Amino acid sequence: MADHIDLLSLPKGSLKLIRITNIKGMRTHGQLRHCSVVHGVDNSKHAAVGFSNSSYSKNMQDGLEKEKLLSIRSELLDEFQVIKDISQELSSFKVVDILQQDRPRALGRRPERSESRNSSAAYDKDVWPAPDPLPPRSVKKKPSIGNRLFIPEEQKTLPSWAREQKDSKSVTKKLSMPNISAKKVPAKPVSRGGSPQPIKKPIRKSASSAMLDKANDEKNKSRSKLSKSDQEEEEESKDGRPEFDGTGYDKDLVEMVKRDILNTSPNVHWTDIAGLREAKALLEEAIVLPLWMPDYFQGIRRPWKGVLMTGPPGTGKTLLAKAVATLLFEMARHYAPSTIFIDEIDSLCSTRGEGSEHEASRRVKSEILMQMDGISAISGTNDADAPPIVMVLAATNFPWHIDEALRRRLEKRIYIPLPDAESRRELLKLNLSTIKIADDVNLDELADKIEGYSGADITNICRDASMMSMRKVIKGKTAEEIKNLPKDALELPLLKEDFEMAIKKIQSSVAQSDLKQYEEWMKEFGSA
Ligand SMILES: Nc1ncnc2c1ncn2[C@@H]1O[C@H](COP(=O)(O)OP(=O)(O)OP(=O)(O)O)[C@@H](O)[C@H]1O
Repeated sequence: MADHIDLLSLPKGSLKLIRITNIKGMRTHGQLRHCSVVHGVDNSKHAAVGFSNSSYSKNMQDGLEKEKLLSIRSELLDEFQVIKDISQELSSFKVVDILQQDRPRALGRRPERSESRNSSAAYDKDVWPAPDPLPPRSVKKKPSIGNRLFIPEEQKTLPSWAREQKDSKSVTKKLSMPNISAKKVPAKPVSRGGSPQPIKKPIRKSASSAMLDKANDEKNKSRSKLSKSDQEEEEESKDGRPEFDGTGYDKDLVEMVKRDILNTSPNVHWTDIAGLREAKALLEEAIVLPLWMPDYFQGIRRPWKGVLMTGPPGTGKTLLAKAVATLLFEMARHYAPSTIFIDEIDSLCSTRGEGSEHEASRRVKSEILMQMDGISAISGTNDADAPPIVMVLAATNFPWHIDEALRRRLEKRIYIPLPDAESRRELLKLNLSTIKIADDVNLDELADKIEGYSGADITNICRDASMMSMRKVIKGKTAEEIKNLPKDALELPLLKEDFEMAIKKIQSSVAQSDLKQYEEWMKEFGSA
């Protein structure tokens, strides 16, 4: 077995956001020793998550035995290759559908909500999009679709949220911010700092990078057994993204991590998020502006290494991360920042050295700390002021459980509060945008009544209230009668009493005492 596997090696442009969630879940996998996010040292940005299951091969002293094992492994690899080919052939049957799904984007426009809602894969901002299937080996590169994302030339310098803010109707209007729309896409790969970064000095490799290289060597050796044409075909099938050869690794674990890599835009826009104006502005400043104005964000203005969002559950932290991801997806691929979203970071980062801390989680945490610090070395400057290449965006409901070392690196700490009166009203409007509402419903009044409710609670109330009229209509009817009901019969306007009933049923999920705890933590550690 290799010491360290290049689990997901993603060249520049293919990775925008990795979401690692419930790291605790990984603890069940005995093989997990190490998890890292690594940037390529060849100036083509790579992000990789690696796992080590090295103890067996490392400890093997007998050379003959080792050789035997390697030869068995190589046979297995060959056999696996055959199986992989067959399965990829099979997966090609699905490709037509996927391309059709992406057609609006391929045509250079965002799918209309109604369009995606009506499609079989209905739009749901609560659901992370499914990962891209592996491209079939036999399908040639499709430059217009590229990474399932086509950005027309005029949009390359202008993310859609900026266009939406400027003029919600016209998507072609240019942003009036100086320096931004005029910015040329650099020909060379850029760091998060923006300017092309030739590697000038020998790179200090982390232990994980060295292990990664070793594993790649192993993989290359076994690959050399493939015929030249096979290899060429394999190169073509990459579609800009090296495929991961999962041979010999825990299948569930590989699948789990693959599932959380986001290769398509989550399609959540700032306008889908009610309120949280301050948080949106801070995230723009921390993540997006440094990419647009790299020359400005230098030295003391260098971008933050990490941003932590904290606040009660259901207040929109994950939604904000999705909006950031959507934004990054819509930017020119050349900028290709690697943003790692770590949800529930507290589950990974309880205070270091605690007796209860699991070895796997300790290593993951150490690697993250190291990567956040080691970035300047990778960019070749060894300068503490150098901008980070990997940006960590994290969220937690329990900021007080976060390790001090990590907290320090998550330099920007944003509080995501319960919605205020205006945001609650905005949330009601957003949730009920497609529902008929009776004249007696006063949204301001309603917004006052749901003070103390989180965004998720309010969404639940709207969901429940919107089904009240249907419940009344179907009451006492047989299944057959229900199925034959005309559509109009169900579309009765929502009444004030429907809301009142829903509010009575659904309690606020956040306790006042919890809010106090957040306030105190922000007073002590907040930085926004
Ligand atoms: N500000 C908001 N605007 C629009 N919808 C919101 C907002 N806040 C919460 N919601 C609704 O609540 C759901 C849950 O929000 P989200 O998952 O982003 O919260 P969270 O803070 O990450 O919660 P948790 O800490 O429990 O993971 C969203 O999918 C959305 O339906």
